[in-house]
Amino acid sequence: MIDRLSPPDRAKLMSAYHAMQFVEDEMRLGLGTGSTAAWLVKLLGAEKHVFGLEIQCVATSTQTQELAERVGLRMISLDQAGWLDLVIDGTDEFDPLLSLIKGGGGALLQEKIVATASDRMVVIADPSKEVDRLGAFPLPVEIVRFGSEVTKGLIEDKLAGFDVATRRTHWREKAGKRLITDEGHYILDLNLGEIRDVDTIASGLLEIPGVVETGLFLDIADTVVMGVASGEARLIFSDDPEMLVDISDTDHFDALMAHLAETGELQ
Ligand SMILES: O=C[C@H](O)[C@H](O)[C@H](O)COP(=O)(O)O
Repeated sequence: MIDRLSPPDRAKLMSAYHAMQFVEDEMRLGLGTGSTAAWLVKLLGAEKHVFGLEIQCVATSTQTQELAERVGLRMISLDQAGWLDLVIDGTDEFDPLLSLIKGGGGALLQEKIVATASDRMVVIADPSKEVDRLGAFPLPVEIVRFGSEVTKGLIEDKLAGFDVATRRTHWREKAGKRLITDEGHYILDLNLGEIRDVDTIASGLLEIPGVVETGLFLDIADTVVMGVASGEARLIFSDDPEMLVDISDTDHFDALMAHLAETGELQ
């Protein structure tokens, strides 16, 4: 059934499927944003419908909220939840220390707020996201609209002092206009090529008043679940040896896939 999906999509689906082993009944769960997190949301909807999973979820974007409502998940706000047991989210890059670049979908601010209000963050990623050093993916920086050109100039001045491979910046756009995030801000993408000192860059950028947040997630994630198209996944822990897992219960997997196919969500 999943043969119709492209290999990258199968890998994302497998990442999300294997990450569901961390989800338990009665949990308050944060749902990430992006194409990998969308598979998780659909699978959780299927798990609820087919096997009666009972969880309360908090979305990290309007996009995720809409999808989660569509597949029938019980949604609450972060303030209603107060605190979360777990957040599962995608990433644009992760390094061997499980530092991340996130925000390729523009949701970095809400994602970081949710991840910070959670006991644990598990990242779901296809193999293209694994890097030795962060920075090939442009680093998203969320900035307030007031004085945005001045803030951009201050960021560029600051970049001159950073140990990076390149220093180009560009506004994130959508349909020819600057993208506005769910929180009403702009995103400036920083092409850094390779970041040699993530802590200095993260703290340096946050010193600029117009900068709201950066896409660097440092010391937040403790596990990465990296699925591959054939069905297995590598579980990479920040404090443990890695594990390789395969689908142990194919009936369970097939039942979820059948539900997604029936409801038109297997795409
Ligand atoms: O703002 C978006 C998020 O940080 C996403 O989790 C990230 O961009 C990864 O997205 P995808 O799973 O589509 O590659």
